[in-house]
Amino acid sequence: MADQTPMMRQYLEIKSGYPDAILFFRMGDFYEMFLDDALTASRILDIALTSRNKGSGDEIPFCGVPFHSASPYIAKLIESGRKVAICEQVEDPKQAKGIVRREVVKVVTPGLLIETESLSPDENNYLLALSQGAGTTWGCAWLDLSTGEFRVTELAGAAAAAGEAACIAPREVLLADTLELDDLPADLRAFLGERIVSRAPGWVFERDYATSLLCGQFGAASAEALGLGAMPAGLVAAGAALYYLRENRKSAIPHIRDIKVYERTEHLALDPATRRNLEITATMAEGKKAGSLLGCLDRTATAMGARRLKQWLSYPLVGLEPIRRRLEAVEELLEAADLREELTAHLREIADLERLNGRIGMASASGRDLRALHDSLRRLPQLLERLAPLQAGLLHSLAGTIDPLDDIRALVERGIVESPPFSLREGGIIATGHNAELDELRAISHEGKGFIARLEAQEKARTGISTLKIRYNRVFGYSIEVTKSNLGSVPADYIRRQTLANAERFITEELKNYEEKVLGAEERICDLEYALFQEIREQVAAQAERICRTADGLAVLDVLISLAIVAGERNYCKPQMDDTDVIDIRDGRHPVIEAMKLGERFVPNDTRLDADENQILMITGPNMAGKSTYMRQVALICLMAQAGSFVPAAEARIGIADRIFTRVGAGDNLARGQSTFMLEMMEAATILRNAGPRSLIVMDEIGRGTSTFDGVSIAWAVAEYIHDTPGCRARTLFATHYHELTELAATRERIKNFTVAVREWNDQVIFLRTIIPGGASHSYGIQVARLAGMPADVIERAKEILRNLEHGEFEEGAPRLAKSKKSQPQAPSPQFSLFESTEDQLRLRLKKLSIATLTPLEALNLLDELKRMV
Ligand SMILES: Nc1ncnc2c1ncn2[C@@H]1O[C@H](COP(=O)(O)OP(=O)(O)OP(=O)(O)O)[C@@H](O)[C@H]1O
Repeated sequence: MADQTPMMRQYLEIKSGYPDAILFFRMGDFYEMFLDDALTASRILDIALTSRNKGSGDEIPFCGVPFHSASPYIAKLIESGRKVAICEQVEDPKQAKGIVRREVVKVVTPGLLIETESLSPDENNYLLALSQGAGTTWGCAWLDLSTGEFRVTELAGAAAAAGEAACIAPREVLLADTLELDDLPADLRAFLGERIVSRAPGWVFERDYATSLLCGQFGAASAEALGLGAMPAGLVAAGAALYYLRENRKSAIPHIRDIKVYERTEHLALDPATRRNLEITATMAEGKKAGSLLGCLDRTATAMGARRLKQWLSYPLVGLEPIRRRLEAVEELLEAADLREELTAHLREIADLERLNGRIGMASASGRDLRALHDSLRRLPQLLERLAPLQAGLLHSLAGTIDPLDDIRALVERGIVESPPFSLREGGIIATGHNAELDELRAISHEGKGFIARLEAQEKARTGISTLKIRYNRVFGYSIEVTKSNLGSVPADYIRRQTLANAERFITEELKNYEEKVLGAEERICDLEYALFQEIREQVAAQAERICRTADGLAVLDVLISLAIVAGERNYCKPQMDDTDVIDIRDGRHPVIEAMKLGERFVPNDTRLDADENQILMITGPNMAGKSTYMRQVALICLMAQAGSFVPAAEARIGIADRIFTRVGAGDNLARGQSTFMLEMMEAATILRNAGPRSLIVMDEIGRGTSTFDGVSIAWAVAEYIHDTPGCRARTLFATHYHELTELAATRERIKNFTVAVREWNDQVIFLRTIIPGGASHSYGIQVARLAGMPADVIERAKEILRNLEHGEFEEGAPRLAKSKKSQPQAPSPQFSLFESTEDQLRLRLKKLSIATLTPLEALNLLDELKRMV
């Protein structure tokens, strides 16, 4: 490009430091974008694209946005996944020799936002830094700049790291530039493929660098002091996140006060498929909160509470005591309805203190923000008073966490006017009485205004010019304006200042004196107010930690109240939690479906799962009967209980689960290039590899994505494996349309058959929705097809074929199930023999046996199994 004006040279030099951001180049009252940035931004922002040096053959495309209304444009670019580097003029153009100096003062990136326009109140906005440690360890550090939350953990294996990352749902992911995406394990690649990925230099991910950065930020002496001594990969991930934050936002971050180190085992483990399948925080189809468990339970009054509830449901607990503490608090709030309402009324008036704290800390809070903080804090004394009599341990400790912050409230009350303007540079923010010098200047300025009116009247009288006016103009200052026709009456002491089309402007000695005094005062007022405001904001920022703790306490209180409200309205019960392997639910309901069934009754059902007799519930039953709903409801009840919520049941006893696994439906993932069946098998394999005796498994129609024989065989073997493998002996709900699987209950002592009751009436099927012991005899698939509006001819023909199949009679050209495996008539596949006589089964079992590899214990178990088979 030939345009090498000094300005363009400066632009290109600055731009070269920010190749992956759109550079907002400040020129006077505009931010200008050039070249490729201009092409991209004009398209995304839908603004006019023009060019410098038009028609010269050396055109430079450019576009611009006014600096005072740049925020929505920045937000739109961020929304589209771009970064925006803000480059300001860093010296006064009047003082500049040559071209004015410019510098990038911050880079706004999707993962590092404090700008309200780009944030959703109910959602955290995370930057996630991932680092590869020794072996297959991954460090995982995540940060919400807007609230100051900063967490770190380490995970064994890429699948676990991808699972955790998916749960965090970051807006932006940071990786070392030395990591090639193509070299990463498939799980991580799949996760990263859908994210905005940014890079930091490899040296940032070094232990020493990370240690010094983190210790500096948190005033700690060593990695050990931060709790990161044994988490080297976590340490460097956290260091990288902090590096990226400093590089881009380039501002102090006093509101990020500490880093919370956590272990994955502290929470109920939910793999990404399970989170999706159970629709915990978003629906599967649309990814929306409405219709999810979160949507159904969220009655919070503040944004802080809404975000916290999402965290509680995303990270349910496994510790008995902390769960009980939450449940006791919900119970007490449920019983104290009036008090709960009063507390809610206060909470509703409380602003998002976490994010206010962030903006205050990063010096981007306005006078209105400080006043919003003040108005919120005013609620706290009364709220604490209402909280005081409550007994539950958690509520009691909240009363200690929530600091009324009287000093901060008083500081803002004294310092900031009640409704300050949005701008910080034009005065009118600082309250009278806060600063003596300011009050004096204001008096001068105020007096001055009266003076102008008096002077105008005096001059009109003296000159006899009734149309004479005293005007103010930014460039020329004050003047006396006299129209051309009256120029003859102008006194000799008037000094000409400016000539207009039909008037002249004059100044007098008196007016000049006044101007010096007043204009000086006004300018000084604006500067002084800005300085005083910054002083107040800094004083508040110095208390970031206290504000943060208070916000934390309020968020928890809000969530507990929300849970109590829902529990009361929907008639939930307090689950009895223990460390046993028993899940015993009486009259359980599906929380979301029940809430959506307006007017229609949701049929409650019991569940008993344990390790001794009811380890696997084999659920058969017609299509549409409610099998999936039933199984999900059990999983959701356990999850809710472990998050600290009451549950939709008449009574529930929940032996805490360490993991919940679900394999449900045909969750399409064709976009990722995996076949439905392949995905189904991968999910099932993950479950079998990872489930343990404390886990809960939901298997819905495993094996249905392939041929009937393959499907039955797989389902059968999976059920056997879960039953027989001591390490994997998880409590399991197993729904299937393969009625053959009910035979397993005869040979496996901890498998119990259940079915969903239906009534047949006039060739129609009526769903009773009640789970009863026993197996189903058929699926009523054809009846359901009729309900779905399938043409009558098809239904009739299907019935005919079904009858034939059932009676083993075939007509020419119609399907013959058993003969589909014609190619191996001599050697019936094991799938056949499963349903033959016990002797055949015994023979097959023995035939498969490899005695050489059996341990004595396995041999004994096998003998026991064989005995039970006969
Ligand atoms: N206990 C219940 N009370 C009232 N309605 C219910 C109940 N359980 C399920 N339903 C309703 O029945 C419908 C079918 O339920 P679900 O999908 O669980 O059936 P299914 O047995 O898994 O079917 P399929 O085998 O065809 O997948 C759901 O839309 C749900 O609204």
